[in-house]
Parts: sequence; C-alpha cells; structure tokens
Amino acid sequence: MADRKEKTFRFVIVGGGIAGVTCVEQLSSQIPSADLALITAGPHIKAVTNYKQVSKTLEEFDVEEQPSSVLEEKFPNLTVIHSAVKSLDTQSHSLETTDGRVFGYEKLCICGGGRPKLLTQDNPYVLGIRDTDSAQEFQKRLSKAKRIIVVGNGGIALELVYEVDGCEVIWAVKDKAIGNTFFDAGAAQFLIPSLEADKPERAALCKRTRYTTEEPAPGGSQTFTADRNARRQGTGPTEAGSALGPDWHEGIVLRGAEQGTRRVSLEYQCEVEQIFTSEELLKSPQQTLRPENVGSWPVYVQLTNGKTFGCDFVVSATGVVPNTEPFLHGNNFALADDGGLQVDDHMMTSEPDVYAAGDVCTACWEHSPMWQQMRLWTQARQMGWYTGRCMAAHVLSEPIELDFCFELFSHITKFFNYKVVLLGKFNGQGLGLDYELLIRCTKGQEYVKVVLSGGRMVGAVLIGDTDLEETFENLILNQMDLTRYGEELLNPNIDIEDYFD
Ligand SMILES: Cc1cc2nc3c(=O)[nH]c(=O)nc-3n(C[C@H](O)[C@H](O)[C@H](O)COP(=O)(O)OP(=O)(O)OC[C@H]3O[C@@H](n4cnc5c(N)ncnc54)[C@H](O)[C@@H]3O)c2cc1C
Ligand SMILES: NC(=O)c1ccc[n+]([C@@H]2O[C@H](COP(=O)([O-])OP(=O)(O)OC[C@H]3O[C@@H](n4cnc5c(N)ncnc54)[C@H](O)[C@@H]3O)[C@@H](O)[C@H]2O)c1
Repeated sequence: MADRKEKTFRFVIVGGGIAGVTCVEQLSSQIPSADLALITAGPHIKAVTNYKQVSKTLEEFDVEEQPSSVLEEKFPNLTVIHSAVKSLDTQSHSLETTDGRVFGYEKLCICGGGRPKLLTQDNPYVLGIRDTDSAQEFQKRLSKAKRIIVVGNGGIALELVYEVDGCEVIWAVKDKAIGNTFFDAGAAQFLIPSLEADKPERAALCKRTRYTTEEPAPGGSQTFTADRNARRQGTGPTEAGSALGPDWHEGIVLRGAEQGTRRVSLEYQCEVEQIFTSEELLKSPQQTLRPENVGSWPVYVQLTNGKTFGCDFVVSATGVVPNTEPFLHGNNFALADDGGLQVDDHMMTSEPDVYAAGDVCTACWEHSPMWQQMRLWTQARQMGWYTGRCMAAHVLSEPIELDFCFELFSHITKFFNYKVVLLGKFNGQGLGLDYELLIRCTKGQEYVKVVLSGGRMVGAVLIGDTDLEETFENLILNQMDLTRYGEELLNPNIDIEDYFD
C-alpha cells in the first residue's frame, strides 16, 4: 500500500461525525498551517452549533448536518475526501479508501463512530436507528404500521415510545424499570405517567429520603395510553392518576397508520427469544398465539416471558458497537471488552501515531472517581476537541494534561419532555452498596436524586426545571462534607444556593 500513496497529509481524521469534525476544528485552530484531511463516508458532516457552556462541565449545543464545503471554506488547509476507509496499514502509515485511493499520514485520528447493535442481522423486519437514512426509513415504515415492537431500554427506546403516535407500541425491556441506562426505578416511576398524556393530575409535593418502588413481576406488563377512554390492563403496578402529558406535537412527528391513538404496552424483564415470519410461526409447535391472530402480521416476536406478539416491524434499540472493522486487519490494536479501540489519557490507541475519539473508542485511562464514559454527543465533542489538542501538542512537543471535562460526568438531555441532568455517579455506578440516596419528588414537576458516599455528594439525577445543576456540580467537585445538612439538603423551602455561599 505504501508505494501507492496519492498524497501524505500531516494529519488525517477519519469520520465526519461530531468527534471527527471537532478534532479537525481544534487541530486547524492550533496549527493553522497544517496540511490535514478529513476522510468520511457520507456526503455531509455533523457540526456543533449554538454551543453553550452551562456550568463548569455541563454543556448544551445543537447538532447540524452540513455540506462538507462549509468546513473547507472555514479551513483552507483542509481537504475533505468523501470515501470510506477500507483498510489501514499502521506500519506504512497509510490507508486505502473504497474507491481505491491510498493516503499517507503522519498522525491519524479514527472517529468512525458506532453502529446499532442489532438483535439480529439481515432481518428486513428488524430496524436500527442511527443516522438520517435509518431515521427516514423508520419514519417511512412507521407511516404504514399499526403495531411495532421496541426492544431496548436506553436513549433511543425512551425517545421512541414517547414520540410515536398513531401506532401501538409494545415495549420490551429486560429490566424491572424503564430507562435503566439513564436512571433508576424511582425516576422511572416519576416518568411513567407521561406515557398517559391527557390525564390531568394535581401536583403534590412529596419529599422522600429513601424510595421504595413496587416492581413489576418478572414478565409483568403495563399498558399506558393517551386515549382517555381506553382500558387499562396489565399485571404490573398501575399509576394512581397521571400527569398532564407533554405536547406530543412538539419535536419530531413520528406517526403510524392509525391516526389519533397512542398506546404503549410495557413488557418488563424479558428479552427476545425468537423472531418469526408468519409462515415460520405456523410451523412452530411452541407458538402461544390464538389461531385467528396468526398470519395477520408480517413478523412475530417471541419473548422470554413466553408471550408472542405480531407486529409490522421491530425496532432494535439495543445499543451500539464501535465501527472498528476496517481498521483492524493486519494491525495490532488493543480492543476493550465493548469492542472499542482502547485509548490512553492522550487519546492514543496502542498503535503508534494513531489516535481515536468518540463512539469508536473506549477510554482506558484511570478515570476520575466522578466520570464514566457513555457514548453521547457531549463526550464525542469533548473527546474530539481534546484529541485535536493532544495531536497538536505532540507534534509541537508541548506538554498536555487530561482535560477538566473528564473530571465529572455531566449530561443534559430531554426525556418525555422533561429536562434531565445527570451528574457524576448518578446511579451509584461502581459504588457497590456504599452510598445513600436523598430523593425529592413532586409528581409531574420534578424528581431530584442525590447520591452521597461518606457524606459527600458523588452524583445526582435532576428531572424537570430544578435549577440545581450548578450548585450540585460544585458540591460534587469540591467534595464538601454534607453530613451536617442531612435531609435539609433537599428541603424545597431552602434556597440551596444561598446555603452554600
Ligand atoms: C437516534 C440517536 C439519538 C441520539 N441522541 C443523543 C442525544 O440526545 N444526546 C447525546 O448526547 N447523544 C445522542 N446520541 C448519541 C450520539 O449521536 C453519538 O454518541 C455521537 O454522535 C457519536 O459521535 P461520533 O463522531 O463518535 O460518531 P458518528 O456520529 O457515528 O460519526 C461517525 C462518522 O464516521 C464515518 N465513518 C464510519 N466508518 C467510516 C469509514 N470506514 N471510513 C470513513 N468514514 C467512516 C461516518 O460516515 C460518520 O460520519 C444519539 C444517537 C442516536 C443514534
Ligand atoms: N438523549 C440521549 O442522551 C440519547 C438519546 C438517544 C440515544 N442516545 C445514545 O445513542 C446510543 C444508542 O442508543 P440506544 O438506546 O440504542 O443504546 P443505549 O446504550 O442507551 O441502550 C441500550 C439498551 O438496550 C438494552 N439491551 C442491550 N441488548 C439487549 C438485548 N439483547 N435485548 C434487550 N435489551 C437489550 C440495554 O439494556 C439498554 O437498556 C447510545 O450511546 C445512547 O446513549 C442518547
């Protein structure tokens, strides 16, 4: 490959997502004269716009798809190559693209992102959602669908079950409560009434220092509907009254074939056992469907709780796998258990002069006690930015230290139309049983959870407009001993900001 090099760039970045584009921007601003190339598979790049630093570590921004020319106009030394990398030879410092061209690099950063970890490959009835194309495909299929099954309990599932309208949704989760990647059973219970939009509920303040939640029995189910007249079913806990649902017409409109009705049925603590076509189902001796239902759906899903549901298609919202394949053959990359390229505290992989950032990599340095990696836009931006700085520092022989953004995990997002802020070890991750929780919950308004370890705040979940993020961020960062404040910490009648001034 080495002798076929069309050109050698000082820096090559692979991937036009948030990580790659931010890395390009940072490198270009650190070394404006550097000759650099962005190799990306798609025609567009992802740009961060309206960036706002909300507090020391919390940040908010929009993500926009833009033509790559915007980037080239901004950075005259940048060449954008629209092709996918087919192979990499780290020894000769060269990579080959699918259109047969070979490029050399002095330093390379791999920002190839991830792809949906589908329940099954090559099944036309199982969809994953990742990029604009797959989202459009989902919208198109949904417009003709009467029933879909959503499998998974993370970010995408939470968004979909809330947004989809005009189509029955069966939501299969393997846990005891919804949203396990982002919060616990208490927060799940706070959010569940949002699936029953339309039913007004009086806000009542309740302050709890411990929570107990009734959990659905294994394989139990719950049905939530926005239709006031619809029947409630199920063996799991039912919610006494429900909050006014958020505005369904805001944001993305994801509408099925049946206008006007929304129904989400939850199947807890189960996974997918098998996926059948109607013909296969008829031949299956274990099928548990009533005969009149067989054959009326194109695909059937048998769950581990013994139930089988027919549907128009299945959404596999079951996480992502790092896109490492084109880079591995013939090289010696150390991979993490989750399949990501291992990177050290300078974002360097185990191969010389090769860096990685964003969803494709796994942070393998010794983490700050309050930080963990999650595959999110925020972290893709932070890693891209920091990697650009590291690459520049290394060629300029300047020292560089791990950026402050890796001190504290922080994420702002929106679920069920509530603002959600996650800080530090928000679910007591890695703390074993060595922590206590303080919880304040106002139905339909806010859910505040604080994780304390040894009397110090180590994490928090803030749902709703709590306005507590900055104060809590400070308390986590400064590790003040909060023992003497006890439950007063969450007393809604105390202005906590004044308290700690
Ligand atoms: C539906 C959905 C909703 C999400 N919502 C949120 C959210 O609300 N908040 C949040 O923080 N995060 C969210 N995320 C996660 C977030 O989008 C990702 O963590 C982030 O985009 C990762 O950025 P990246 O640059 O590492 O990878 P990507 O954005 O996946 O970019 C990878 C790039 O690499 C290119 N590429 C891949 N392979 C090659 C190759 N061989 N050769 C050349 N180019 C290649 C691709 O074309 C692409 O341009 C969401 C994800 C999904 C799928
Ligand atoms: N608002 C946000 O912050 C947001 C929104 C959407 C997506 N995202 C990110 O986008 C990426 C993709 O989202 P996602 O929801 O697919 O991933 P995720 O990692 O958030 O959640 C995956 C879920 O699938 C479950 N799961 C995994 N394998 C399973 C199986 N075989 N059967 C049943 N369940 C299984 C996991 O327990 C987990 O609940 C993630 O990195 C996520 O963090 C973030």
